[in-house]
Amino acid sequence: ECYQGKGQSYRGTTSITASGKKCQAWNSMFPHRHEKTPDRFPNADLRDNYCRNPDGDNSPWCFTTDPSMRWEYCNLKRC
Ligand SMILES: O=S(=O)(Nc1cnn(C2CCNCC2)c1)c1cc(Cl)ccc1F
Repeated sequence: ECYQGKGQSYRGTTSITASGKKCQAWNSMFPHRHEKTPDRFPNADLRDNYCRNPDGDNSPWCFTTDPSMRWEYCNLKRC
């Protein structure tokens, strides 16, 4: 899978970060409490724990399930 531009329209199902960590679900506050919830960003398709780019960063990312790493870019290439 790849993302176009900055991946703001990426709607794939990759849920692994660049260093191989599992993504935290967007509707979960564990281990990381955060503000990027599906309710607050209804257009960003923050579904399950899929990589997304709801804040206009350079590529899709996610909060990670590793308590020592809040977020990370995902294991995706630019198209
Ligand atoms: O819940 S958060 O989105 N957490 C957070 C921390 N860093 N990031 C990065 C995610 C990738 N893009 C750059 C910010 C997101 C968040 C955002 C803001 Cl503006 C302030 C506090 C906060 F808790």
